[in-house]
Amino acid sequence: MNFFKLKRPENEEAKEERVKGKQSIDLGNGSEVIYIQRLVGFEKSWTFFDYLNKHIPWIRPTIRVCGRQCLQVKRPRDTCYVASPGLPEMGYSGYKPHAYTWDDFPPIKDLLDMVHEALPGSKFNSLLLNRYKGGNDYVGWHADDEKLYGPTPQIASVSFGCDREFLLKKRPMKSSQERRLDGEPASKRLKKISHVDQYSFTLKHGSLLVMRGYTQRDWLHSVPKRAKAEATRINLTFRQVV
Ligand SMILES: O=C(O)CCC(=O)C(=O)O
Ligand SMILES: [Fe+2]
Repeated sequence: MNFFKLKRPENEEAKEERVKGKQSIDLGNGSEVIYIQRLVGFEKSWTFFDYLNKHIPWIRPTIRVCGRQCLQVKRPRDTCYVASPGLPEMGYSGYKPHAYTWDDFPPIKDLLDMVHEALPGSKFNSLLLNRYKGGNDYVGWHADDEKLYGPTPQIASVSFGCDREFLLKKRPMKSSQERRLDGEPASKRLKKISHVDQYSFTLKHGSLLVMRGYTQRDWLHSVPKRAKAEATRINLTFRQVV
């Protein structure tokens, strides 16, 4: 492992090459996604992948899922949580992960610097890591709309390893919102309804996907099972607890 490689200053040409393929997608009504195909160069991305795969204390906890009855089920991927000191505890489905510190994994601090540089003004203070060991590992439809991230969270997601598909779909409208639209002229109503309501991205090795604005309020996202994805993918989602 050669981490001083990560510290080598980058020239302007290399930086331009790195942020090549920046796309910004306006989802409408104040929601936006940005996709940078190459935040981290190819070789450096493998160095990160190997480090994370080996050194992160991955766990696959069981969580409580309640339908007609409550069941203990294994999460369909490995995870780990990192947070700055003093943040409120994070929990989901009755599971509270241990919060590691940034100092536990120094290379992640380098990655955080790169993300901050790509997103001027951002100040992430927590991180959820996911490891998908093959195409059967997945994350189902959800939104990261926990109150602790505030009403318009920016979430920056870096991927390493196997390409996987990332889907976004518009949340079903609440009946109160529908009633509001009912009161509007037909032309305006049509414009809102005809807006594209599903997007698919292939998240590449070394890429950065950012969700911002009202994306967590109005949209759901998922990384579905894929029979053909045999290799491991590691994903890091940087967040700001406010
Ligand atoms: O793996 C991904 O790209 C998404 C992960 C995710 O949505 C999450 O951790 O909340
Ligand atoms: Fe998510």
